[in-house]
Amino acid sequence: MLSSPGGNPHHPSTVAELGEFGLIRELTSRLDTTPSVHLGPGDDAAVVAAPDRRVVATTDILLEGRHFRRDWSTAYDVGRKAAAQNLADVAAMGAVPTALLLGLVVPAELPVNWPTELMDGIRDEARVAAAAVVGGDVTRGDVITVAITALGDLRDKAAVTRSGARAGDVVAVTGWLGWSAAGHAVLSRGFRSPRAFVEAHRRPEPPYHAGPAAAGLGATAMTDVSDGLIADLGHIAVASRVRIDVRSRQLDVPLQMSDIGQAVGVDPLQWVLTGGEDHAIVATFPRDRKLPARWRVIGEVLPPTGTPQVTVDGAPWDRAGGWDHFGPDQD
Ligand SMILES: Nc1ncnc2c1ncn2[C@@H]1O[C@H](COP(=O)(O)OP(=O)(O)OP(=O)(O)O)[C@@H](O)[C@H]1O
Ligand SMILES: Cc1ncc(C[n+]2csc(CCOP(=O)(O)O)c2C)c(N)n1
Ligand SMILES: [Mg+2]
Ligand SMILES: [Mg+2]
Ligand SMILES: [Mg+2]
Repeated sequence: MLSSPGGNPHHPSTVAELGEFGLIRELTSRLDTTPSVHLGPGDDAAVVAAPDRRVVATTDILLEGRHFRRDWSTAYDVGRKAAAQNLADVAAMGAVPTALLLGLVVPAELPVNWPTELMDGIRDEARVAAAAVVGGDVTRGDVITVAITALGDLRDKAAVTRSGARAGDVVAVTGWLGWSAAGHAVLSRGFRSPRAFVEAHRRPEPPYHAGPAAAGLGATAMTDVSDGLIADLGHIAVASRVRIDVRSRQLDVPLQMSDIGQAVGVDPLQWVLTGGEDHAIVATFPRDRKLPARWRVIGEVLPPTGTPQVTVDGAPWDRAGGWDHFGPDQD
């Protein structure tokens, strides 16, 4: 269909009135560039520097209703979050993010300011990590879908995988744990405060710099916490063929989080242990390593003893370890 078939072509208010190429123009006009970008949006593909001849590449999808709700989060928030979850995956490999690509599905009747504000959010979060949006695609569909691909540069360091943890290592974390889940619990019950938790749910703040820093400190394994600490440490434990024991007394449960837990009848430790979407970075390090203050040691790596491979205070965690899109609680 041609663009602007109805409505006012001079002040298009919906995506359909603006048309595909008008929307692309609106989106790309908001972007900035960085020294890593040799060629940005506008051609068949972008050209991004890859100084050490390896490219870190990752992709994650956000779907309306499943990952965000328009009555809980602004388009700008969704953009920040969509970029953050991908930038965090790059950082969790020990790499520095360089570029993002945005795959966007929107309904025709969506007001134009939704995708443009989304793009502002993606651009601003990319800026936090010194990366840039270099391209993407738009198409029409019933459910808003935001699919971002991120690229990163290892800067001559080895990638920190999920498979390098060794018995005797310590487990350490930096960033937030359980804040997004507490915010989600608040929003689900129809509240909008306490703000700090609701904001953490809307806009996670992954410690991007900590990923490459951990690689430099000799991290043996690393991941970001997207699904929940127990679930994500489970991936390290399985890939590394080890057991990981988390010591719950080393985990920070802020007073305000305990208050929310009390109000909604949830043990706040459950949010800290199994809440995803904060994108904290958790890594294993050789025991003798002196870690900067922002890393908190929360457990240790042990020889394998069968299942479960992640324990809390030496005991199995008999509830879900985190989010599973196809798990028993999902429909
Ligand atoms: N559809 C797919 N095709 C190919 N590889 C996939 C697909 N889905 C996941 N993977 C790969 O499986 C691995 C684990 O994926 P997963 O999405 O759980 O990790 P993540 O992105 O770190 O976590 P999250 O999605 O919770 O943020 C990644 O290496 C990912 O690239
Ligand atoms: C409306 C709404 N309902 C539920 C949630 C909670 N949630 C969705 S996906 C996910 C884990 C990470 O997903 P992925 O593995 O796809 O990155 C979590 C904790 C939300 N954010 N918004
Ligand atoms: Mg993923
Ligand atoms: Mg990840
Ligand atoms: Mg996941």
